[in-house]
Amino acid sequence: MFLEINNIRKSFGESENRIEVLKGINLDIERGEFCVLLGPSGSGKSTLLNIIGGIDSPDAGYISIDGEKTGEMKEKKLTLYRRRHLGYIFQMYNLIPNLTIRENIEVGAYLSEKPLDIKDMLQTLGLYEHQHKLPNQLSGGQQQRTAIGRALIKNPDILLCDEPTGLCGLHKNISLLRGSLHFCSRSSKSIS
Ligand SMILES: Nc1ncnc2c1ncn2[C@@H]1O[C@H](COP(=O)(O)OP(=O)(O)OP(=O)(O)O)[C@@H](O)[C@H]1O
Repeated sequence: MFLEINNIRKSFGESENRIEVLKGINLDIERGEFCVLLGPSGSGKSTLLNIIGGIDSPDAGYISIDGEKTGEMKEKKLTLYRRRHLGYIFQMYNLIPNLTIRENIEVGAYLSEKPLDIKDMLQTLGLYEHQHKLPNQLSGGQQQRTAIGRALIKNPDILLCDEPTGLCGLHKNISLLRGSLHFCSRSSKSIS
């Protein structure tokens, strides 16, 4: 099993403000599988992705990648795991405002040992003619495709996508990543 999500529990807040968000999530995902996580707004999809991505930690349970538990990795190893194996498309894009579109995508390439080609990526995403602009000069969809490019160019083993509506119609990119694991979250509301 490549990715094992075992009995993950997570709460936020204290005493009467405490909310139990993840109540024992179990999921096994093989290499190359495409998995979509559906649930109403506030049900904990981003929280689970953050835990898989090593950005947040669970109260109980564990995540195991290729037989290794992320909770048992030392900080340096966890950083390397995120850098080398993980692509994360954030819901809020998280682009660097004073870097151009090309530079924002290149950040992903610098973090990878096996990056894809920047020119191909810009062309596939329809961003080639916008490459020298800053994020605030682009539409929301173009900004999201920049965030997608930054994650895809790493050619990661695991691609975590939080509400990746911009991935629709980008099948060429998906085939570039054949063999990787894709794990996406979408609110059920946005699907209906
Ligand atoms: N750092 C935090 N501190 C306190 N509460 C939090 C924190 N992060 C998330 N929550 C709460 O946990 C719940 C789950 O949030 P989460 O962002 O995981 O939901 P989601 O399913 O991704 O929602 P959406 O589809 O709207 O993006 C929400 O009630 C949210 O308010």
